[in-house]
Amino acid sequence: MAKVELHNLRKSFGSAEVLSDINLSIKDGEFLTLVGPSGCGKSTLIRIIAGLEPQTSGSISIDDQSIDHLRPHERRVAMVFQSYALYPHMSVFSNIALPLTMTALNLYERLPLIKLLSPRRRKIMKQIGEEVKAIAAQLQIEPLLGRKPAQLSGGQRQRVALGRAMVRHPAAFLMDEPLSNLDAKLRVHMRSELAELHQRLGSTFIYVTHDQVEAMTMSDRVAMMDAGKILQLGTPDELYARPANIKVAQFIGSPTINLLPARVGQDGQVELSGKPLPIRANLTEGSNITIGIRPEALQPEIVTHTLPHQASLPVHLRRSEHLGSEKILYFGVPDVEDLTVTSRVAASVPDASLKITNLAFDPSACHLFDGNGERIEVAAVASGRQSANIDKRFLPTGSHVS
Ligand SMILES: Nc1ncnc2c1ncn2[C@@H]1O[C@H](COP(=O)(O)OP(=O)(O)OP(=O)(O)O)[C@@H](O)[C@H]1O
Repeated sequence: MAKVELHNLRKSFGSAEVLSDINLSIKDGEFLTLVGPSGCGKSTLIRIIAGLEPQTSGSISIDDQSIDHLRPHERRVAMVFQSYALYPHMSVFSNIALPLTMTALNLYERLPLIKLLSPRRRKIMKQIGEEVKAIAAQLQIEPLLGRKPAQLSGGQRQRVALGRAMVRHPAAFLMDEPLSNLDAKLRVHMRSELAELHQRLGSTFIYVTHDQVEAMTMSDRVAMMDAGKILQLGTPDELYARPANIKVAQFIGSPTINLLPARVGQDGQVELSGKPLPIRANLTEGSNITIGIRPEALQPEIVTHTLPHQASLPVHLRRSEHLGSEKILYFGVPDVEDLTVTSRVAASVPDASLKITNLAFDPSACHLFDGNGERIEVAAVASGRQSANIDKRFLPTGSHVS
C-alpha cells in the first residue's frame, strides 16, 4: 500500500508541453482514475509515475519518499499495459514468474544447463512456483499455467498481465487502459473483477482510461484531464452532480448533458429563449451563459405534475431509442437551430403518449456555466417554489434526480 504524490509535474516533448503543473495526492489504498479525451496526457502521466518516461520538472513521492532517482523496477509500482506486454515464447507460468526470477536468480542461475544443477536455484524456483500458483488461483487461471499467450483469450491474457503485476506485491498498481482490447461484454465483467481485486488487495490503484463509464463505476476518485491539465478531481458523484466546467459536464454522463444557450437578464434573472426562468446568476445583465441539464432531469410533462415554479422548455420529438429498460428521447427546440436535447425515461412510458410539446425541469437541477465555460453557482431560486414533482415510476433506473 502506498500514498503517491505528484508535485508540480511538467512534461514537454520538444517545444510541446503535454503536461502542465500537475499536482495530485493519491491516498493509500485508493482507486484513482485518470480520465480524459485522447491525447490529454493520461498515458504520459502514468508512464512518468512508472519511471518509463522522465518528467521535465517536478517530483513524485511514494509514502513521502522521492522516487525521482529510482529506476522503474526500484519504484515499488507495477504497470499493466493495454497491450498486455506478455512474452509470446514463454508459458503463462514463466510470464507471471518473470519479475521474481529476474530479481531472485543471478545471471549464472538463469543459464539453461545450470537450471538442472544448482540446488539454490531449485529451492528458489520452488518458492516462486508456490507464489505463482497462489496468484493464479486468485485470478482463476491455474489450469492455463502451461499454455503460451497465443493460446489464450483476450480476457485470459489480461488476467496473466495482472498476475505478473501482482506477483511483485507492489505498493501501487498502475494500469494504462487495461480493458480497452476486450469486447464490450468482457469489459463489463472485468470492470467488476478489477474493483473486487482492488478491495481484496487493498493496494493503491492508478488507472488510466478514456471511458467515463469505467472511471465512474470503479473509482474512489476521478481526475478528469484535458490538454495536459487536471480539470477536476473528485468522487464520481461530485463530478456528475457538480461539474467544475462544461468540459467535465460533457465528458461525464451518458447520454451527454444537454447544453442550452441562455443569457442573464435584469437582476441576474436567467433567461432561456427570451423567457425568464426562476433562477438567478450573479452576473451582469446581458452576459451569455450556458445552462446544463442532465437528460434525466429534463422530463416530458406527461411524466411530471406541472407545478407553479417548474420550468418548461417547448420541444418537438425527433426520435426515440429503446434500450430495453429505458428510452432515450431526442427533441428539437424551436428557434434554436441544430440543437438536440435528450431525455431519459423509463421504458414503461407508452409510445402513444410521446407526442410531447414540453419538457419540464426543476430549475435547481440546472448547472450554469459562464462565457468561459466555468461553473457558476445558481445565486437564487424563486422563493416559495416547490420542487418539481416528478413521477418516479417513469424515471430510468440510476437517474440522479432527487
Ligand atoms: N514520445 C513522444 N514524443 C512526442 N510526443 C508525444 C510522445 N508521447 C506522447 N506524445 C504526445 O503527448 C500528448 C499526450 O499523449 P498521451 O499518450 O499521454 O495521451 P493520452 O491521453 O494517453 O491519449 P490516448 O487516450 O489516445 O492514449 C499527445 O499529444 C501525444 O502526441
